[in-house]
Amino acid sequence: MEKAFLSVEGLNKRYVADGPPVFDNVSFGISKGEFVCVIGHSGCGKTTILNVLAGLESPSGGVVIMDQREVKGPSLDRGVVFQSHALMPWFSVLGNVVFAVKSRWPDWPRDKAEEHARRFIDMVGLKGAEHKKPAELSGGMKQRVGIARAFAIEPKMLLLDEPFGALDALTRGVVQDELLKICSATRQTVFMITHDVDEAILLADKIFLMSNGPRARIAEIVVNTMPKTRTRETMHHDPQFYRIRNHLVDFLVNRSRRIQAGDGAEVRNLIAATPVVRPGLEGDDASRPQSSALA
Ligand SMILES: Nc1ncnc2c1ncn2[C@@H]1O[C@H](COP(=O)(O)OP(=O)(O)OP(=O)(O)O)[C@@H](O)[C@H]1O
Repeated sequence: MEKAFLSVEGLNKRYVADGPPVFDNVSFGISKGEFVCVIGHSGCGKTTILNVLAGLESPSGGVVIMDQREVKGPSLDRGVVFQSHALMPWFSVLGNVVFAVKSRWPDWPRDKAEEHARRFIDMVGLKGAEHKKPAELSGGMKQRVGIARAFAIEPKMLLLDEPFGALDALTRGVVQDELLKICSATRQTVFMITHDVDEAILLADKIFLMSNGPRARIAEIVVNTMPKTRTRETMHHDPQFYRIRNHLVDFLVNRSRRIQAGDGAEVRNLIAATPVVRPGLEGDDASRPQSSALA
């Protein structure tokens, strides 16, 4: 049996001692080089799960194993990008990225760290802006610095919490394209939270759908069956795009609530294992659960 690169088993989190857990029984696996997006309604615990994966928060139960080691605290093995970019305002673009590079490789001389940082600044299309301070940058540029910084430490896993949430549609598209390019060039493993179903279909290999909280769970794993060569401009010409999109929207509008309310067979299946579905294709059948560790 193939072991997942990141393996999450039986995770739950309770913020109030005698209250219900925000999420419960969350188990999944992510292979090396896989891009996973998580979608679910506000409050189901997506950010909490991401923080647990980052080692910034402890679960109330369950374990996270990455590359055969249990995640017990923050590490430079995992790069995190939040919705607010959290740049150091007194440093330039270059200074912000170099700071991260020096934390990762403290023995590197300054010129080696700068050269390395510049490579990632170029990659996100910020060549020429190296000496600007965050206050002189647009929102999209700041977010790109955050992405360059996360990539520059060459993490084993990238954790993205709605990184484009605050960007206008045009800038969001440009930065999504940059991210897609870098991820396929570096075969980066990514766990990303988004509220945008089109963004998930563009970027993800698999989309995890979370039911509503409390006691939220990963209700379904949707395999993205669109061709790898999809682009933002052309993907909506493919009928498969709408099959996947309708499936995701139907989940958010109808099924996420039903599952939370504890609707019969659907919930029983979930407890056994997370269903893996390929919307619109033969074998699209949420009643055929597969082991999430293999998903
Ligand atoms: N530090 C905390 N203390 C107490 N409750 C918390 C804390 N952090 C989160 N919660 C609660 O846990 C639940 C899940 O929060 P979380 O931010 O993980 O959800 P989310 O799915 O990421 O939501 P959104 O999509 O709105 O960002 C919410 O009800 C929230 O109020």
